[in-house]
Amino acid sequence: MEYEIKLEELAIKLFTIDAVKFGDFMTKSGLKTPVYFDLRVIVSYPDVMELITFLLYNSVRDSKCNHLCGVPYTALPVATLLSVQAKRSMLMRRKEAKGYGTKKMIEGHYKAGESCLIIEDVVTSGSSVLETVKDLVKEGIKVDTAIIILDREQGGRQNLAANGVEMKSLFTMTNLIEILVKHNKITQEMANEVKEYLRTTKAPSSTEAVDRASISFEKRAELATNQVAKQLFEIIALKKTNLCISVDLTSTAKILDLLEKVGEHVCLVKTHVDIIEDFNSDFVIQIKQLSKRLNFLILEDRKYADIGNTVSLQYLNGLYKIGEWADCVTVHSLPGEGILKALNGSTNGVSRGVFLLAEMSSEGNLITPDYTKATVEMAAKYPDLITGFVCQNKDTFKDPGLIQLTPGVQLETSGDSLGQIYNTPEKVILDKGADIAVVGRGIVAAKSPETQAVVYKNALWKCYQKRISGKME
Ligand SMILES: O=c1ccn([C@@H]2O[C@H](COP(=O)(O)O)[C@@H](O)[C@H]2O)c(=O)[nH]1
Repeated sequence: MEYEIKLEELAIKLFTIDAVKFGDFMTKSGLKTPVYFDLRVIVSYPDVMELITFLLYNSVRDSKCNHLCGVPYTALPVATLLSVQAKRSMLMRRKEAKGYGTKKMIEGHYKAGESCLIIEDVVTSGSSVLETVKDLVKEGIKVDTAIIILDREQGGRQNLAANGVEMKSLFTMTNLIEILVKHNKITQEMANEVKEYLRTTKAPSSTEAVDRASISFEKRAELATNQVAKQLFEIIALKKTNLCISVDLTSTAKILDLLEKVGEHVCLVKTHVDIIEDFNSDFVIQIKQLSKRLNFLILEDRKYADIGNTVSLQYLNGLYKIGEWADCVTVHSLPGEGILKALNGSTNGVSRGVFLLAEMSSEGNLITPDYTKATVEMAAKYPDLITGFVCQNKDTFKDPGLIQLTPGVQLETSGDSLGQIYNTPEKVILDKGADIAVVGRGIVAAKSPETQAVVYKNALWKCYQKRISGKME
C-alpha cells in the first residue's frame, strides 16, 4: 500500500516540476507526441530523487546482479543513489571513448562473466538502453534486466525483449495518465488524446527509423545535439534558404565582394582557405562581420585527414588558425576516431561543428559502402561535435538532428573535365535527400552571381517545400 501511495505521489510531483508536460511536442526520433517527458530536471528536486530511489530500491535489492549501470546522463544520479543504498557496485558507461590509445567505454572495476542491471529514466524505442547494453556485453558483462522509471509503451519493451533484456518500469504511460486524471492534474479529454496517440503510434525499432527528409527544418533544429547544426537549421528556416555557396576564389577582395552580393541568399559559406593568395587577419575580421550581418555560418572545407595530433595543430595553428573563425570544418574519417577526439578537444569550449565526409561527388572516388557505414557509426559517438555528413544519398544516415550537405550541384545534370559530377536541385533535394546543396562554379562563374544565387535559392527551397509537404511528383 505504501508503495502505491508513493507511486502516486511521484506521478504528481513529476507533473508539478514539469518533468511531464502535455501539448504539441516531437520526440528525439522525430515522432509527434501530445506528451513530453524531461526527467533531466529531477536532479534539482531531492524529494523526487528520494521517492524514485525508494520505489526502485526493491528491484535492485532483489536482483542478483554484481553491478548497476545508469544510462547516461539522466539516470546516472539515480543509479548512484541506488548503488549507495543497496551497497551494490556501480559501473559507468562513457558517451564517447577515452582519448589516446585506450578505447575504454566502461569505467569501474569488473570482471568478464559478471552481471549488470541497467537503470534508465524513460524508454521509447529502447535504443539508448541497447547502446549501453552493447558496450557492457563487449566487456563480457551479462545484462538481462533494465529497470526504468517510465515506459512510453511505444515498442521499447519489445525491442529490449528481442535483445534478451527484460524491462521493469515504475510507470507505463497509461497508468501515469490515469493517476494524473484521478488527481485532477489533467482532463479526461487529454488522457484520451494520449491514449489515442499510443494506439496509433509506435516508436521506430532499432532497425527502422523516421524519414528525416519529411521533417521540417524548424523541427530538426529541436532534434539537433550539435550547436552548429541547431544554429544552421534555424538560419535555414528563418532565411528560407538551404543554399551553401562554395567561394572557390583566390583573392580576399573577390571573396568579400561576392559575399556582399550573395550572402543574404545563403545559409552557409564554404571556403578553401589554402587557395587564397593574400590571406590575412583583416580578411577574417571582414568575413566574420559579413557572416553576422547577413546571417550565415562559415564552413572551412579543409578535409582534414591526418593523425589526431597533427589535425589538432592544423586546426589551431599555422597561418590560418581555422579553429578561431570557422564555425565548422570538413573531416575525413579515414585516419580513424583520433581525428574526432582531437577536434573535440580543440574547440576550447566554443560551439564548433564537423561535417564528416561519408561520400564524394567525384567520379571513380574510392569510398566504399562499408567505409560510408563505418563513418556514420563513428560519428554517432560524437553527438556534440558532429554537424552532419558530406554525402550524396538519403540512406547514408537517419538521424534527423544531423545535416546532409551535398556538393556537385548545377542547374543541368553534367560534369567537369576533372571528374566532378553535377546533379540538379530537384535530384539532390527530392531523390538524394540533401538538406543543404553546395554550389560553387554554378554561381561564382555566372555573369551575375547574385541573380544566379537567387535562382538556385528558389529552386532548392521549392524542392524542400515539396519534400516536407509529402507531394513528391
Ligand atoms: O564530394 C565532394 C566534396 C566537396 N566538394 C567541394 O564542393 C565544391 C564544389 O564546387 P563546384 O564548383 O560546384 O563543382 C568544391 O569546393 C569542392 O571542393 C565536392 O565538389 N565534392
